Amino acid sequence: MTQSPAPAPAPAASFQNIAVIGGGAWGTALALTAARAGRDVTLWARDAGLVAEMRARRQNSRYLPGITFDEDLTVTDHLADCLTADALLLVTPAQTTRDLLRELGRLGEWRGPVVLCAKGIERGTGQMLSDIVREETRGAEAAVLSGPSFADDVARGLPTAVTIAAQTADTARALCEALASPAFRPYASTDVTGAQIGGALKNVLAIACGAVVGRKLGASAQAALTARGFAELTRLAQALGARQETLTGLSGLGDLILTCSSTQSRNFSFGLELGQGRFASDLKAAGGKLAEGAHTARIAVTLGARLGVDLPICQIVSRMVEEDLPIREAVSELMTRPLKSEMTNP
Ligand SMILES: NC(=O)C1=CN([C@@H]2O[C@H](COP(=O)(O)OP(=O)(O)OC[C@H]3O[C@@H](n4cnc5c(N)ncnc54)[C@H](O)[C@@H]3O)[C@@H](O)[C@H]2O)C=CC1
Ligand SMILES: O=C(CO)COP(=O)(O)O
Repeated sequence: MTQSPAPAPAPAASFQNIAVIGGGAWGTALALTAARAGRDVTLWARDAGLVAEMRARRQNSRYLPGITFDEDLTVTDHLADCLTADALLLVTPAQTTRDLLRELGRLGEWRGPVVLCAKGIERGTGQMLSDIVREETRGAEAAVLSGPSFADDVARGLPTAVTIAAQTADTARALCEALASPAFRPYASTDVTGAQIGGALKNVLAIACGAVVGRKLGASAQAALTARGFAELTRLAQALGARQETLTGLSGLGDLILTCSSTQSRNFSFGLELGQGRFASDLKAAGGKLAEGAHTARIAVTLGARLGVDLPICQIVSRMVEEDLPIREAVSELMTRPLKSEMTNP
């Protein structure tokens, strides 16, 4: 009797153990998502008090108030505990990416995929977070999870679809299979650049849309800004090598629409306050919730200038955020720019 070859293991089997770095809103929501998909999940948070609360009360009341964990998570404040996982989800603010990967490298060697879940560009260098993975690990594969997905919705188990892009199609597919559940539907992609730039830029554009709403400029202005913002996002992403279908997909247009239209977005809400006449320096001094677009605006403009890409909305947001440009002047400057073709990059 001839023996039939053993079936290839299901791809998801290689990602049974998932480590999530970051005990904020999104990290906790993604940890719950992975657990709902049947994975064994270790969630790392740097704050021992928060870790103790999550263990004892099955809640993260600081970042996800009112939500009780419906799945078991192993919660730790020892980063080294993450090193035994098969795949790592990195879910702290974008600007912390390099430091955390370095810290992980000091604790041991990481060779599995690093799934980047933050949305931003490194300020000092203009590098994408996937470039940082290349520099700070010994050959770990960079992947990106991005799309229209508020942590609160995902944690509550509301239906969500995202893009998971990885350098190889096999890894992207295996990660999708590892994280998918009835309420969480990931789509696989190999456009790591496109998935990252969409997420980073939509945060900046959401600040602009929030400002328009805060200033009560009307629904027409909000739609115009979203569409012209999408043109900016597309120009910069394509100059960096992104694919068009990624930009019109979940991690591009999908996330832009969500974030540019909802007060549930922290970036939109930050912009709303600017539109109501508050200044960014005051908002920053007051602390408050993370608005990644405020960190990304200036570096996006610098990157655009380097690549010869015109980013007028990002420029205005950058000046509002970095130089306290008043909303009245911001609107006037945008509307009185020289007329141009709708299609071209001047
Ligand atoms: N909240 C959301 O709905 C979504 C957030 N994201 C992205 O995920 C990233 C994280 O966002 P959230 O979890 O929402 O933010 P958050 O403000 O809720 O939590 C951030 C977490 O990172 C930790 N943290 C900050 N600096 C750190 C450092 N240097 N080392 C270690 N931990 C540090 C904080 O203590 C906190 O636990 C952002 O880039 C955001 O754009 C993406 C999709 C959805
Ligand atoms: O990225 C998000 C939704 O996809 C979350 O947006 P905010 O960071 O603006 O809240």
